[in-house]
Amino acid sequence: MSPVSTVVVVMGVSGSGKSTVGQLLAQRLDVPFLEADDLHSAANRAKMAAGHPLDDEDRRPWLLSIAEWIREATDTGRGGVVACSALKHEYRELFRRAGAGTWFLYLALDSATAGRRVAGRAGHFMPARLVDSQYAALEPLRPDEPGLTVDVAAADPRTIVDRAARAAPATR
Ligand SMILES: Nc1ncnc2c1ncn2[C@@H]1O[C@H](COP(=O)(O)OP(=O)(O)OP(=O)(O)O)[C@@H](O)[C@H]1O
Ligand SMILES: O=C(O)[C@H](O)[C@@H](O)[C@H](O)[C@H](O)CO
Repeated sequence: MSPVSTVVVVMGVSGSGKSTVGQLLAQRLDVPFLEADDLHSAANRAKMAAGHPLDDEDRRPWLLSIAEWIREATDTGRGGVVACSALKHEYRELFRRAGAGTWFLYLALDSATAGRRVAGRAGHFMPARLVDSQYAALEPLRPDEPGLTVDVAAADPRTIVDRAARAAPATR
């Protein structure tokens, strides 16, 4: 039997650095990168842009499309890195069912810093006033889930990627 390939899901609230870190990590591991924000429906984007947080029902089809990407990356053995908030345990369980080798990199950050980062970022649909709702939904990575938690408040992206690349299982 061939070994299970790994998909790394870079998770955390808006502003925690998922896109920044995820892209660098995918380059480092030389695997495809998925920006999960690109799979949001127009309706979901419009809802967030109007200042309303997504609920479980809004997220459901989006999570299923991400799970499909994880399934294919796993089944073909190519591996990958996904930048996705994956705020709740049940969302992460869906991903693990899609890919047995799914591994989480949780970028832990305080709300004040996340709020400052989102407010300071131009050209993105996510308004800073939604950051509190991200923390309301957040269920941090649990010790019984496979992965690594990194406190990213004072760590630069390259240092975070170094730590993740050392800790992650081989992707392919
Ligand atoms: N470790 C870091 N230290 C300082 N600034 C960072 C760090 N990581 C990301 N940033 C900056 O914070 C902002 C948010 O980063 P990024 O867009 O990667 O977060 P995100 O989690 O993908 O957010 P969203 O979910 O809203 O797309 C960007 O301006 C980015 O340059
Ligand atoms: O589950 C969610 O509430 C969403 O995925 C958000 O996290 C946004 O997509 C993202 O943070 C904005 O870029």
